[in-house]
Amino acid sequence: MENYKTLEIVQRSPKSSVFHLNLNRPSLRNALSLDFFSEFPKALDSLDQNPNVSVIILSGNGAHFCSGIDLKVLDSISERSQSSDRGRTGERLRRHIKFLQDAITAIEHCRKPVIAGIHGACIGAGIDVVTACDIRFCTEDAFFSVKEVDLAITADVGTLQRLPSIVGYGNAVELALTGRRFSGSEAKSLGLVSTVFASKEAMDEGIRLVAEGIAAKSPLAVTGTKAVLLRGRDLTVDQGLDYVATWNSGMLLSGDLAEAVSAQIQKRKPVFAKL
Ligand SMILES: CC/C=C\C=C\CC(=O)SCCNC(=O)CCNC(=O)[C@H](O)C(C)(C)COP(=O)(O)OP(=O)(O)OC[C@H]1O[C@@H](n2cnc3c(N)ncnc32)[C@H](O)[C@@H]1OP(=O)(O)O
Repeated sequence: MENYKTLEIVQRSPKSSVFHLNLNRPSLRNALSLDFFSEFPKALDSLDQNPNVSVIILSGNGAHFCSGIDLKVLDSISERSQSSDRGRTGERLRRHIKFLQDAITAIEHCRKPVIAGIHGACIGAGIDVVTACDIRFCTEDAFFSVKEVDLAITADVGTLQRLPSIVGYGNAVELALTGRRFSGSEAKSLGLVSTVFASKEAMDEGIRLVAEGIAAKSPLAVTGTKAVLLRGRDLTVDQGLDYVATWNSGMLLSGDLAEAVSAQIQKRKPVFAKL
């Protein structure tokens, strides 16, 4: 397993195919540095390529999930794109923004489900990260803010594109224009998180049960479900149905279907090959 400056990868237990990917700059409240934006897609890709990994749990080490982008990144943004020509400066800045976006979109490109476990702060770029995750849980002490507007930024690495389909357009507009802080229980009522747990320990155990449950299912069906849902988000119903028909015309030929049916009839747990 590679070493990262901003992340930590931990296997849940020696026999488990559930892996933890932890934001690991606790002294800076897991602020997302440029190193993070380089390392995060690499870490996700290594987990995606590893056949022993079925499900990834994304959490933050220390007191908070994530305090957003490292303010030093924002400080350096204009000077790192400088060129004597304004057009070239703009083009460099555009490429830099795309680099930041790609790091977050890597969560959607990962074939395996990524579950976010949020405690404490989840601010700014932290929301960009969690809205790209497949499932979100939080603790009672969690709080959220689409903070960019307060730093004179139009959020540009995913929140404005993903949040509306999660919480509804009207709620997303209100949260993004006000930047106001909202609690874990409000996040639950908005549909941003599935469950609010009383403590970090309770959340860890709750996520473990969900993750191990998904890990026991056909990896082909799980990756197909993630891919078809994500693709379908941007398609009409007709186009989405067409996409899943094509997808399943390949995947239904897998032995996983026969194994799942026999296991159900024989009242035993199915056994599936790794992805
Ligand atoms: C192209 C642009 C792409 C993306 C843009 C994204 C925009 C955003 O992400 S906007 C959001 C920016 N973040 C913030 O405004 C949050 C700032 N932090 C806080 O509000 C608080 O730190 C907290 C998260 C609520 C935690 O509070 P607390 O537990 O009391 O810790 P602190 O004492 O405040 O912080 C400890 C230590 O961490 C440093 N720090 C915290 N957040 C950041 C950050 N985002 N960037 C850099 N450093 C951060 C803080 O300064 C402290 O440092 P010391 O050296 O110990 O003083």
